[in-house]
Amino acid sequence: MHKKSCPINPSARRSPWIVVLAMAFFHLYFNSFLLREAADSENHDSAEATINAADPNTKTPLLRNMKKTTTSTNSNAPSQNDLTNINAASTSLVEEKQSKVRAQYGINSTHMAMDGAWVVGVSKMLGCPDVDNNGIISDDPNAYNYIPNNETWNALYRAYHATVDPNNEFLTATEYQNSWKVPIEVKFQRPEGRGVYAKEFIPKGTLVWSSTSRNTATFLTSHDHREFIEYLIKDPKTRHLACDVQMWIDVMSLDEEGTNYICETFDEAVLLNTVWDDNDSHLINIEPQLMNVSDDDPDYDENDCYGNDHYFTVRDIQAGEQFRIDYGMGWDDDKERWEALGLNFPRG
Ligand SMILES: C[S@@+](CC[C@H](N)C(=O)[O-])C[C@H]1O[C@@H](n2cnc3c(N)ncnc32)[C@H](O)[C@@H]1O
Repeated sequence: MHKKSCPINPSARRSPWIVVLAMAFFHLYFNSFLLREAADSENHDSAEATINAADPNTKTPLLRNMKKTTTSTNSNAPSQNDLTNINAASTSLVEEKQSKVRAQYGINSTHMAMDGAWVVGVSKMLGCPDVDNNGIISDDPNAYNYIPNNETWNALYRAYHATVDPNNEFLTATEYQNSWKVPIEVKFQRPEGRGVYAKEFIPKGTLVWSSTSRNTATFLTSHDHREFIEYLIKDPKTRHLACDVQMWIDVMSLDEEGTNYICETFDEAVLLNTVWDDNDSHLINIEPQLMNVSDDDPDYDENDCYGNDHYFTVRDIQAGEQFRIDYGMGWDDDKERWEALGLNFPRG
């Protein structure tokens, strides 16, 4: 079922003084939000160092709480007020940025929504573990270390299905579908966090992952994506996933017009790590190849984020070796795409 939000109270149209009061209230609130944000960012480094020194577990309340979620009484769930305040504040913060991006790139997209500051607000509210400017996961022992499984796939699917307009749904698999063609294992190690490892020897040229089953969530608008995140954080059992999906999110230009969509893979492919040092490029061992998928193929959809992606080994892979892909060039291009969607570019 698609939920429509209603940012403007209809009664405001009938009573202009309510509008004036509302604007004054918003102005006050927004200014205080900006002040808090400025103070936050100034104090962030030193506060974080103090917290870590005092108690290494304090930094990620989210993941600590996550372990209690099955018995939790939902005391950490955001109130409707939290969400409304984040929505209100983020709207103004991002509006200005978006108008600049629109002007710079000549973008006139109705897909643009106010997600950037909202995502930052949500991450702070949830206490998501930090990823630094080089994309390195924080030293916190609890940061992004649980392994997604069938249950998490189902939870993400339910959130997607519940929030995205049925006409815009691309994730049509209704239960977990493993798109890996070879036996894999997911393990956690620093500094990359979770990664995907081969369980047995795989010769060069083997198809290892293919996503023809439309098991990638495609969001045509950042509004849909925001609803999806909001759905996850309202339930204490899935709240932690809101941090993960922000780490896994990808933005792609999928059609000739260059329309930007948000993509989230829900299976283990999302745990593929890269290398960032040219000296390590020999560690890249799988690469995507576009397959010749016919337009008539029921699994083919040009708007499906990874519908054409098939990963092959580019050399022999030994049992126990980690699969690595090249996250690719064009980080700056990616940044433009993110900003065109009103999203903050999260890495680097
Ligand atoms: C798509 S996720 C990959 C899965 C991730 N490791 C996890 O635990 O969820 C991308 C993130 O993985 C981490 N990462 C990937 N490759 C890395 C590398 N070579 N060194 C350090 N961190 C890496 C970065 O934090 C990056 O933002």
